[in-house]
Amino acid sequence: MSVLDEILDGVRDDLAARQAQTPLERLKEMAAAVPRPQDVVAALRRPGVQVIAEVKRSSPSKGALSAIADPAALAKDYADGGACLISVLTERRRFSGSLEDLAAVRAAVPTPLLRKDFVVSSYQLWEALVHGADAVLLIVAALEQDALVSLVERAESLGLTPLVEVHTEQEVERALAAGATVIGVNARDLTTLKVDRDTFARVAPAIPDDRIKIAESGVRGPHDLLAYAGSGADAVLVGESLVTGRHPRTAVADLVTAGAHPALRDRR
Ligand SMILES: O=P(O)(O)OC[C@@H](O)[C@@H](O)c1c[nH]c2ccccc12
Repeated sequence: MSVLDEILDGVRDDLAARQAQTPLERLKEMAAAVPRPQDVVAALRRPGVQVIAEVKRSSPSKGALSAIADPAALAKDYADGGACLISVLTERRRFSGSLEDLAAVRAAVPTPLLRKDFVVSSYQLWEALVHGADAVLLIVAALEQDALVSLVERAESLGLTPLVEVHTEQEVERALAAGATVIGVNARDLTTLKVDRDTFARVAPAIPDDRIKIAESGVRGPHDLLAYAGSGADAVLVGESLVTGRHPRTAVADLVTAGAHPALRDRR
């Protein structure tokens, strides 16, 4: 069984437990009380290369990265540094995240938020909404095509922006067939956990220019952002280097400055 399959098994067990606690009808009532999600596509289309900063305590490849006792404080640093979107991992078993983290970050910053998890059911879209997300990750490798198509549609109908994650050109085809506008290319292969920073340059040419292209994983600093930008990235998604570094606000600000270089503006 691949790492991804193991993660998905745990995700389904945890999901079943939450569904037993909170029926979908109750979740829908709660969703009626939250404001409509923000326009994440507009935020990502701003000139220059945008920075998506991630709240990530641990990962299956590296184990514990950072305790992050106060995710809201970290998110404030990210927002002050100029992140255009903040990603909050909500998967519990391998990433030590939670929906409570998402809600705490929502209460702390006005920045649009991404629920980063392994979404396999529309129930999780309602949860994302209730806990303040504006966007949700949908991983092509984790979903059958009909499930992907229906989750993209359901997310959009709820006002959530789906960020559809791919790792190969074949997966780009599936993302496009599902109508994805925002496509993330993950440098990390979720079946082996290996990072290959050339993945974006290899896969991105298959993504039409009217889509938003996000380079995910492996960004250590401005030089990696610039390399991804050179291959056509509209945004980068950064976790590990921010949570393990000593100054997350300045680390984000340095990335934002690199992404705002005049040569990278108005490229679309
Ligand atoms: O920590 P990194 O190498 O900067 O990567 C961030 C992000 O891309 C990574 O956390 C990620 C990308 N896709 C995922 C899917 C599930 C969980 C995590 C991820």
